[in-house]
Amino acid sequence: MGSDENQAPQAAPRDEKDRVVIFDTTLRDGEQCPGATMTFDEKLEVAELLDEMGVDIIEAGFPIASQGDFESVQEIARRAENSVICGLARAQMKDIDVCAEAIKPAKRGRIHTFIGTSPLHRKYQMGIEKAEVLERVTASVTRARGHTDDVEWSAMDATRTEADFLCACVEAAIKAGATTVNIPDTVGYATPDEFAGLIRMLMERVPGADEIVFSTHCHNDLGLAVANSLSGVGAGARQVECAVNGLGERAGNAALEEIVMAIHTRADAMRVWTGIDTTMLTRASKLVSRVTAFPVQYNKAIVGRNAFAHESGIHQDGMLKHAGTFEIMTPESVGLKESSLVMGKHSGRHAFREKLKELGYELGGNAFEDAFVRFKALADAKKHVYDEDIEALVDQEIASAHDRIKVVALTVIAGTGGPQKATITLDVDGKQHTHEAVGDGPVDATFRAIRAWCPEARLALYQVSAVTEGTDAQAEVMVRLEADGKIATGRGSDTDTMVASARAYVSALNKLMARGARRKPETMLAS
Ligand SMILES: CC(=O)SCCNC(=O)CCNC(=O)[C@H](O)C(C)(C)COP(=O)(O)OP(=O)(O)OC[C@H]1O[C@@H](n2cnc3c(N)ncnc32)[C@H](O)[C@@H]1OP(=O)(O)O
Ligand SMILES: CC(C)C(=O)C(=O)O
Ligand SMILES: [Mg+2]
Repeated sequence: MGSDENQAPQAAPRDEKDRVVIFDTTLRDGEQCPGATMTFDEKLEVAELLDEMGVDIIEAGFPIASQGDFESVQEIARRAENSVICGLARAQMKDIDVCAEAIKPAKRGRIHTFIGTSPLHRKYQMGIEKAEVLERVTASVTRARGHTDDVEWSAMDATRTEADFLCACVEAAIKAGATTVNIPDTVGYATPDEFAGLIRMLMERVPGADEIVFSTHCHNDLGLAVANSLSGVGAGARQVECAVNGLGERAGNAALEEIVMAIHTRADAMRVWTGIDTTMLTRASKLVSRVTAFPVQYNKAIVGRNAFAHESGIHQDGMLKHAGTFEIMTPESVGLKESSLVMGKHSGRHAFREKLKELGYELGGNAFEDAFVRFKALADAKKHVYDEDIEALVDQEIASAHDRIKVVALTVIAGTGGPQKATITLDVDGKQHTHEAVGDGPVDATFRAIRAWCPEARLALYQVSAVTEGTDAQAEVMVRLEADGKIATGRGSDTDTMVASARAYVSALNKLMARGARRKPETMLAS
């Protein structure tokens, strides 16, 4: 398990026998999940990207399903530059012939035909006995081979099929000319050890097994799709069927990006490789998410927005010192520009200082500590701390560094009951003073409480805006005061609009005093 000190993958062995063929079924099984339907143009866009990305086989659709499916498979077949274009067909002659017609324009086309082999599927879905299943396997593969020499056969519900019967079906498919045999875990029932055992058993027992490629097609009902697929690869399967973002029936298929990056990142352990350009994975994920309108889970491996984001101080500190401390892949390797250090309640001083630097601030000793304390308080009160929040906070820190009056505490009683009342404690040159006032609304009450000992300033402007989004956004308040012919504008920010208002008012007062427009604070006290 020991890993190198950086995230660079071990040099992968590039022997053809160790190549894992990536079969993408986003446009077929992926589209089968409720709500994921894609338009003709969207399918072409996805297929183009998969083709460019190095996907070996694109399962473009199920041509018998509809005229639309037929046409999109045909157009994808026409346009594909590199990938083999595959269509799905039941064990029915018409399905196979229509599929053959759809993939005809492809440089390289594949027919993928399947039939249910398990007792449940034989009895309830098709109402046929084992012998008839075997006959249909032979007939369908033979028919498909009449159209192309690239034929894949799948045993639907293979993992719940009797071992002997599954061997007989696989043997019949190989004898009829199947070049790839797919072993689907159609209902996501297998465990990794079981699945590996199944592949191994088929490879050992079925005559001709060494002539064909075994494939996995694992569903994610128990969250094991990727683990089962990789277990299959460990046992000798050399094709993995998967879908971008893990799209697919019910809980989905194995996620393409996870399969590819597991193989890429742990080439040292798995000793296999794929031909995928991993730097296109993020683009593919975003595209599929956009066209299906299926959001990607934030903490989804590889392509989730948190996959390369760090909020906690210890991790951020590690990342700043060496990215290998908390990342096993580089963001660039999946097509992201960089990792992100997200500022939040778990962040520490190292990351905060780095963020300030990035925003163009250089705060020394106490100012830095004060800003950090205020940042932590803000992060405790607020879900997302944006750069603008930090800027507002630091600007205020800098602006108030030499202030003689500071807001220490504020309590406001507001609501429909009235009258609104504010109690404010101010620190004036190191001495604390508390005043209380009622007003026409909470802001008026707050300003009156402040004015209780400095009545001359005239309020020329009061303006509130939100620094960022959400109900927990910081309010930024601007207050303009006029006294003795001088004008000063103060700003205050806080998640509490009243506190921001008091800070803005006091900030304007401080500026007026600094300009000599006011008497000294101690002489201003009303009592
Ligand atoms: C595990 C999988 O992902 S399998 C693929 C699932 N994908 C889809 O079904 C999407 C596209 N499907 C469709 O558009 C339609 O189901 C069609 C066009 C294929 C068939 O439509 P219909 O003829 O109206 O049949 P319907 O879907 O209601 O029932 C399926 C029929 O296919 C049969 N069938 C199912 N799988 C197979 C198979 N592999 N080989 C042969 N017959 C099969 C069923 O037994 C049933 O036959 P019956 O009508 O004799 O009872
Ligand atoms: C058609 C087959 C391969 C399938 O999608 C499944 O069994 O899940
Ligand atoms: Mg499936």
